[in-house]
Formats: sequence, structure tokens, C-alpha cells
Amino acid sequence: MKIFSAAQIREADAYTIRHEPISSLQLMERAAGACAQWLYGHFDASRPCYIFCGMGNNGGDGLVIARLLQDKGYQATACVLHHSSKASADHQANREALERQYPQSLYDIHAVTDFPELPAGSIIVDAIFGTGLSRPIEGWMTGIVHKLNDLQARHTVIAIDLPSGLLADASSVLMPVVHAHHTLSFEVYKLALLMPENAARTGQVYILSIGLHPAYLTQTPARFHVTDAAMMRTIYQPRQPFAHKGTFGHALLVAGSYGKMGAAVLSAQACLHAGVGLLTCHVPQCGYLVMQISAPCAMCITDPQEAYSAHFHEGLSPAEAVKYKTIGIGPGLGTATATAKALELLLEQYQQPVVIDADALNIMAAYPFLLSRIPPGSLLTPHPKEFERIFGSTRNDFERLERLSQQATQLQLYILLKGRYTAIACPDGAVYFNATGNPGMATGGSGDVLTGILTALLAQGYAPKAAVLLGAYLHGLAGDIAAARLSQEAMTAETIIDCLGPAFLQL
Ligand SMILES: NC(=O)C1=CN([C@@H]2O[C@H](COP(=O)(O)OP(=O)(O)OC[C@H]3O[C@@H](n4cnc5c(N)ncnc54)[C@H](O)[C@@H]3O)[C@@H](O)[C@H]2O)[C@@H](O)CC1
Ligand SMILES: [K+]
Repeated sequence: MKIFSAAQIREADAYTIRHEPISSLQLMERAAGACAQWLYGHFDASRPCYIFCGMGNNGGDGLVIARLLQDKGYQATACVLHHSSKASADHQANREALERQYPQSLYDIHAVTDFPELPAGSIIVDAIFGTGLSRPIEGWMTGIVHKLNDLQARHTVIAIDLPSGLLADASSVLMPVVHAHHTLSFEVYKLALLMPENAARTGQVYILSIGLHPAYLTQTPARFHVTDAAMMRTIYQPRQPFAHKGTFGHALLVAGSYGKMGAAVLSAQACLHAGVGLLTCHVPQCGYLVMQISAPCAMCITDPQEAYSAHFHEGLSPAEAVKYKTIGIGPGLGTATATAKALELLLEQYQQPVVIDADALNIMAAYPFLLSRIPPGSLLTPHPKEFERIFGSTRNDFERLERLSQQATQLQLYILLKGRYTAIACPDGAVYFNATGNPGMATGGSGDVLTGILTALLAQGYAPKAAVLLGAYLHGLAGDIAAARLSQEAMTAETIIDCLGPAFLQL
């Protein structure tokens, strides 16, 4: 699914109005209808509803929602905030429609002191500003936002399109913004909804289809995307009947050190469960038995060192290296100077795309010159702290996203920044967000599992872009299946591996 800017969404609305064709009032009715349907499905008519409406079309949606809720027997009050003397035409038309049918449902607010008393357990609908917001909320409207946010603990707040005050395409970190429990957004994600800095403002995000014209959606290019099941079905390659284990590649996994062999085991098991043909693990002496017992399907090479690896480059002369389709490097590896040196030598010898994670990333942070030696098309999988160590801190998530994309382009790498919506920056400037996954995956070893999956997909011959998009999706999906079976609390990185099978079956 493409992510559109506020300007593109306005164009999509206008295109739909011209080409479907449909009047703007009917389109508003459709958008508000989708929200009303969602509300009927989530709350019964016993809860009083207060719909706070701005003077633009977001407010127009709110006025229609109030009317539709009244039609279904809900007690709905449209609280119109007169932040401007001029209402949009569709707002005005829907105000008149509500006034005609349910005059007692209108309540006008001209100052903070007009704010109504809300009975306990009310539903608050935030239809103040949507994609038309062009500057921070100011003046007495700031007081309204604070009032709504004070009420958030005792009432359920549902934002229409965007939490009011949130800019669709830029950071709003220091701006007054409504804090919603749920955001019902129209047709496509907006960038702001995917940023961690806005998590407390958006709550759970639902994308409701309002039938914007498919021609506009498909023809309009977008730099940002959210991956979905349909896209995965185009990437996934089912196995051919005459395949053998050689078909699915031989991967090398360089991982583990004393006290961190678990990371190597998790990565190896994930790699095996994600379809690698053959797997060899390079581990220090202390990891030999651990690996052979915990991952018997993998072969094992031991380093001369006891507690960490420092010689993994040695079996990788150009003639020997070709047997490995790819290398996954980093989980539990440690950052010993000798390990860093071996990584430098490995990068001199191995030219195909690799997966670089965890301590291999920390080594990159300590020796930044190594970054330019990573084979083009490789996959880097930092979490936010690792990202910051390598690429520096930023003032907000939008700036960080730009830095991520710029580095992926400059280094010709795929950089996957982990988060609720993992962001995958591609060398061509495109960025894909992954929407599968849940907070149960914020558990030790979850990242090691991702490294194993990505290594397996590269080994099987998936192109780097396909591997990183499919790998992130499968990892999150397996996590969602694990959470559904066991709860977000009880699931572990091992259960994510156990659920890789069901995740593949859902593709
Ligand atoms: N036909 C359409 O274009 C559709 C629009 N829809 C709704 O319309 C919304 C966009 O409507 P609008 O473009 O009218 O904009 P909004 O309703 O988001 O904002 C209202 C107006 O307030 C003014 N404004 C901007 N920032 C302000 C600030 N900080 N303080 C005070 N006033 C400010 C602007 O003039 C803006 O037009 C969408 O988010 C969506 O909810 C939906 O009904 C779907 C169809
Ligand atoms: K809103």
C-alpha cells in the first residue's frame, strides 16, 4: 500500500470526485459512514458520544458521524469549535442537515469555558483537524486539546483521519496534539501514523477504505509504502518439485561468543526454519557443543579462539567463499578487537550481499570506515540505538527517516530500522514500512531470529529487496501467530521460530 502526502490525498479526493464521479458531499458521507460503521461495531448505544468538530471538512465528517449515530439511536452531540469564522462548504451543508434532523444535537463552542461536562464513559470523537492542518494549533484551541487530553484517561478517544494537531508529513513533536486511543484514517496510511514519536497520539490505527479512485492510487508514484499480504504473494516463490538442498543455498552464520551462544542458536534455528538449504555456523570453541546439540541440522566450524571468534575470514579465500551463497554475521558475536579485524578481512574477501546485525553493527559504529566496504545490496538490521551509534542522533523521527534513506542510497545498502513499523530503506530511495508484529516481540533474541530469516532468504536466491521485505513481514507475522497462541507476554524468540511454519503457510 502506498503512503500519500496530505497534498496527494487532496488530489486523490479531487480525482475521485471528478472521475467516479461523485459529489464531495457524497464522498464525505461515505467517509463518515465508514467511521460510523466502525463505531457501531465497537461501542453500543449506551455510551454517550461527543463529536468535536472543526470548521473544515474533518469537522464535516464529524457532523455526518453525529447524524448517522443519531439515526442508529446513539446519543450523539456534535460540539462545533468555532476556531474560524468561516466553515467549509461541506461542513456548512452537513451542519444544516444535522440541524434539520436533530437540532438538539448541536452544541457550539467559542471558548474553552464553553467546554461541556462529559458523563463518565463517554466516547469522544476528534474531528477537529485532519489532513488540512497547515500549522500548529494555537490560541484557545490549545486549551481544547489540553482539556481533551486530560479526559483521555476516563473516556475513549477516537480520532478521525488524524489526531488533531498532527501534521501528516512532518514532525509535530513539540506541538499540541490530541491523544487518541484509536485513529480511523482514510484509504491510506499517512507517514505521521507510522512514526514511533506519535505512538501515544494515534493509539491503534485502522485504515478504512472510502473508495478513492483506484486509477489515482495505482498511477500515482509514491516513495513510501506499507507492505501487505498482497505484495508478499508477489514476492514469495513456492518450491519447485525437482528441487534439492543445493537449490536453496548454503549459508554461513558467524555468531556467538562466551555467554551469548543463545543468540547464535536462535539465529541458526530461524535460518533453518526459514528454508535455507545448508547452514554452517562459525562459533568459538566454547560454542561447539551448544551448537551441535541445539541446532543439529546445521554444520559447525570452530574458531581457534575459546570465547569469541577472530578467524572467520580464514576459510573465505575467493575460491572457498563461492560455496556460501550469503553470510549472516553479528548475533552475540562480541566486539573484541580481533573480531573487528576478522570482520574487516571478511569484507575484503566476500563480495556478495550479506546480513549485518547486532555486534557486527556495533563494530561498524566503532570503525565507521568499514561501512563503505560492505558489499552493495547487503542488509543491515539496526535497532534504533544501533542506528544512532552508527549514523548519529536526530531531532525527531522524520529527520531520522531521512537520514536512514540517505544512508541506504549513499552506501547502496538495504537498511532495516526496527520498530513497531519497521522501516526498510532501499538504495533507490524508496522506504517500505512493515506492519506485521506486536509488542510481544520486544523480547531478547527476537532480532537474532530476524537475522536468521534474512540469511535464509538470501541463501535461497531471493534478491536482497525481496528478501528484506519478505523477511520482515514473515518475522512479524510469526510473532503475531505466537502472540495469538500464547499471549504477548508469554511468547519468546523461540516461539517466533516455532511459528515460522504457520507464517509461511499463510503467504
Ligand atoms: N472531499 C474531500 O476532500 C474529503 C475530505 N475528507 C476529510 O477532510 C479532511 C481535510 O479537510 P480540510 O482540507 O477542510 O482540512 P481540515 O478539516 O483538516 O482543517 C480545516 C481547516 O482549518 C484551517 N487550519 C489549518 N491549520 C489550522 C490551525 N492550526 N488552526 C486553525 N485552523 C487551521 C485550514 O484552513 C483547513 O482547511 C480530511 O482529513 C478528511 O477528514 C473526507 O471527508 C473525505 C473526503
Ligand atoms: K481529527
